[in-house]
Amino acid sequence: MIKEMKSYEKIEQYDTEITESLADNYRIIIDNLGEDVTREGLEKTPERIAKAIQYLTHGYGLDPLQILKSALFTEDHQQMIVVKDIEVYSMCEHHMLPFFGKAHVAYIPNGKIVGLSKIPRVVDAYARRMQVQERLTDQIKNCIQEALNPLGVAVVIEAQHMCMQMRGIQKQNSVTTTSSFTGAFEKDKTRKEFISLVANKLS
Ligand SMILES: Nc1nc2c(ncn2[C@@H]2O[C@H](COP(=O)(O)OP(=O)(O)OP(=O)(O)O)[C@@H](O)[C@H]2O)c(=O)[nH]1
Ligand SMILES: [Zn+2]
Repeated sequence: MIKEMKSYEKIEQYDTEITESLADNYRIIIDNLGEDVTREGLEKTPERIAKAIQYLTHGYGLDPLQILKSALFTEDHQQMIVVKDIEVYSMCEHHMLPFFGKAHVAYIPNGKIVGLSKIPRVVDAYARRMQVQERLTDQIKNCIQEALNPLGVAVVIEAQHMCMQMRGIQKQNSVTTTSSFTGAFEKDKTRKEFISLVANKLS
């Protein structure tokens, strides 16, 4: 876990004890793989991986609800707000291999709007953990619903899973699409409007 993660700006502060413990474990893993962990190129690799893996899972130290609540503004606007093409980098919890792609998020406010940057921040806070794409999609939706109590929330994620590309079934071009909707987006017309707004990104 990364030290002092109360603020989501402090992702570079690594806990020394945890970094050393992770590095010790990676040294064993590299050795088990048949490599010489003392050779020049690998000497610092366990520490590098230890930091990288903490970065890739830094979402555990973030509070997504708080991220949204930190930038709520009162507004009458009641039209659909869409933030699309948000890069997603996550790791499948089954193989700890990356899955990555785009998230498209929309909501219809009900008295409160949120600072736009907070939406990708929430996507990141949930993505930077060990995940399945379905849960990631639901968590983003639920968080926005809880923080803003909007008329509706829509989340679509399209992603490629390295565990299906580099290994296993080895399907290089498969893309998985997941979606989750609340409120107004459960109505056909609203959902179609959202889909048409992000459609050029959906295959
Ligand atoms: N539903 C879902 N499945 C995922 C996700 N990421 C990885 N998986 C799947 O998790 C499953 C784990 O299945 P297992 O049969 O236990 O693992 P495995 O033997 O490595 O499976 P293969 O990948 O088919 O070789 C695989 O089918 C993966 O494709 C995800 O985000 N959502
Ligand atoms: Zn996997």
